[in-house]
Amino acid sequence: LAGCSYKLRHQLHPVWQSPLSVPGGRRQSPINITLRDSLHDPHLKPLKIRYDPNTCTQIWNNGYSFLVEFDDSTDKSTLSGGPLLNQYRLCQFHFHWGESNAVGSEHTIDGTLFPAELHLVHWNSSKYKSFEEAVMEGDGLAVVAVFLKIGKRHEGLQKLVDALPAVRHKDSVVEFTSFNPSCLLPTCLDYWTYSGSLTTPPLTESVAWIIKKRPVEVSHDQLAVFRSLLFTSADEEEQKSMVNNFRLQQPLMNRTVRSSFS
Ligand SMILES: CN(C)c1nnc([C@H](N)S(N)(=O)=O)s1
Ligand SMILES: [Zn+2]
Repeated sequence: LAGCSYKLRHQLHPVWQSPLSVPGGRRQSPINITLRDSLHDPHLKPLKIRYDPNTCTQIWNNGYSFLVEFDDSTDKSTLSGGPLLNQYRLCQFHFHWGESNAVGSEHTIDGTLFPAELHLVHWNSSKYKSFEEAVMEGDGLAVVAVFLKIGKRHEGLQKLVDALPAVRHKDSVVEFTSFNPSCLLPTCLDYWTYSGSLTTPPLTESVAWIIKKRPVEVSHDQLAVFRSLLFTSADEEEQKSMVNNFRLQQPLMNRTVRSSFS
């Protein structure tokens, strides 16, 4: 299993679903991004994203979302540039979504919610030897977030949607290969960035968040398949629909959100 989720698999537990606050947390996520308070930083570089579809290995339902995992034993799928000083290795991506199209995203833009949000999770392979080591460091992780909005069918997403029935229950895993998540990125290069945290336990303050300005379109029916997943495993009596798997927003505190665009 890709390191990035194996160890933490056993740390995730339902109590996070309460508005768990991290005592003394000063850079928690998610947040509302206000355009008027974000600052254009002309020194921000373009993001450099290079993903190798051959590193894609499997999809699993961890009882909170579904994760598409990547072989992160080499620097074949990487993120660098933007606000980052180092190279980061892709280890998994997942989504957050709502019970309806009115809610779902973790971040918001001037209070605007989106029906879902994609997170591509990377760890700093220039400085650390594994995800587990990096997740404890202030510069350990970089997560690229992309908002999803309802519109035309997303052809690249369909291969993923077709695989979801096989991981309907918590802890189910299926092989999933030859998928390039670059197809899920908007063409617009603009982004916001701020220093934050994981939005699920261990909630560590180790994430450089990079939020793409433009959403990508998916169809209503494609998103409906996300909602057919279950929080619960096959042997549990009550089957709970996997929806609203987003964290409550956190105070900005003493942070500035920078934009790559004016
Ligand atoms: C173990 N990994 C990679 C993660 N643990 N929590 C994650 C959160 N879902 S998020 N939203 O990426 O901070 S990602
Ligand atoms: Zn996430």
